[in-house]
Amino acid sequence: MNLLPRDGTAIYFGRIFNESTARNYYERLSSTLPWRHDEVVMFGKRVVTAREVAWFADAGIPYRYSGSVKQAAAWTPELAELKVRVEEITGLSFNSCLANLYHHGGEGMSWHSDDEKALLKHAGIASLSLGAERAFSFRHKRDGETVSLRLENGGLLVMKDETQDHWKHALPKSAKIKEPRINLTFRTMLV
Ligand SMILES: O=C(O)CCC(=O)C(=O)O
Ligand SMILES: [Fe+2]
Repeated sequence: MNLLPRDGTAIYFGRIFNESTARNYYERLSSTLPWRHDEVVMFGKRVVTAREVAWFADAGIPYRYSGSVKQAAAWTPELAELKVRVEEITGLSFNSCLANLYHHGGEGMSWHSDDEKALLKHAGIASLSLGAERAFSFRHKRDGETVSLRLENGGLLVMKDETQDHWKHALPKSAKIKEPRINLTFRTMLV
């Protein structure tokens, strides 16, 4: 069922893992991925984000993002396993993944579209959540209409078609949330 009323497709598959499996993946990813603080350019200034990230891609794909080329790491066993599971469930295929680690609810992601030139236009992006349950919102670029949902521990969301053209999305901050969360966004980069 499409969560968006028009101009795109967002499907929430609900939880694809039970509590203990999701927790186990969270633990393994948090201790094995090469996490580091991201650097973004905002108003011409370099800003180091509180959230930590790690990039993965098939061999030979350079990941350009926020004006710089980032070195992608090779898939770890857990990530490769999760990629296959997500591909089976969604019927999509991916060649890269951005992993985000939010240490608590004080960290989030502001309004943006995943419309980088290096991404295959209108391909699906699959977002798997592990750890703390968080709110997630879409906002229409023209009229500001908002659609919100909860991303559960083990929850899988897919955004596809013209979603990135017409909608922004955000992970709002929430001071009440003390637990960490890992989000994996599987993507298709142009090769
Ligand atoms: O953490 C999330 O659920 C959102 C991540 C996101 O939008 C992104 O990495 O582009
Ligand atoms: Fe995004």
